[in-house]
Amino acid sequence: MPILTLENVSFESKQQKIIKNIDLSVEEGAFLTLTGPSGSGKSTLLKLIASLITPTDGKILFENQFQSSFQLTDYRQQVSYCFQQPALFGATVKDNLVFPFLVRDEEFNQEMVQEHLELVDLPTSFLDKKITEISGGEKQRVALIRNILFLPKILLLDEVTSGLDEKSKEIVLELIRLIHTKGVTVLKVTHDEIEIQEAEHIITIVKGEILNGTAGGE
Ligand SMILES: Nc1ncnc2c1ncn2[C@@H]1O[C@H](COP(=O)(O)OP(=O)(O)OP(=O)(O)O)[C@@H](O)[C@H]1O
Repeated sequence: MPILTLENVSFESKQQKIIKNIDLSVEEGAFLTLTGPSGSGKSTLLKLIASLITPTDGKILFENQFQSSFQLTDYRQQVSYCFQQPALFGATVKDNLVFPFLVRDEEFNQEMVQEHLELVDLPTSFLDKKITEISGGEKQRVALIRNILFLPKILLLDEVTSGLDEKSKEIVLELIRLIHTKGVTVLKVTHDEIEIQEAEHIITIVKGEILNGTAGGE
């Protein structure tokens, strides 16, 4: 059974059809790399899957149930979207990493957070850093941890490595690989030549349509 199915999904805004009748079936555990020209609709497609926007036509099914039948907070815990330019909130890094516990009514687990900070090569002292005082690469690493402290079933990555320095990029990519080995289904949008070369399954989006229609997964 696919973990995610799109049936004839379209998205129109201001009379412009941005996503055009997309059919897509994604198997659990797949790692799909989405690419295509700028403005072709890749972010819009991820946002539809993330339920940040709603299709103007067609259906999205997650684990064989209509997306619209889920409570948004439940859905977002299972289908997690990472922004290209992540917004950190509050005053400190800790404020951001407390959040995943808060929404789950769980107590903050310092040890668990420490382990995750280590994974992205950040010291524990980073928890007290002001969010205004960290670099773009560090911000993306913190945002990614916020998304995966509790593993989602699907991780949607919207150009998360673009604009990052080489070190941050490698750390972020390594974490994504690790998350995938834990069984998380990954859909990643990228323009990065090397990431595209190394990708197992590529989906090319052009003008709101899937070009190489054999999307799916392993
Ligand atoms: N909510 C919206 N309302 C109107 N137009 C939109 C909206 N969202 C996106 N668009 C337009 O839809 C098209 C697709 O945008 P989208 O961001 O999905 O492309 P993309 O493939 O992710 O581009 P890039 O690679 O540059 O990030 C663009 O022409 C964009 O201006």
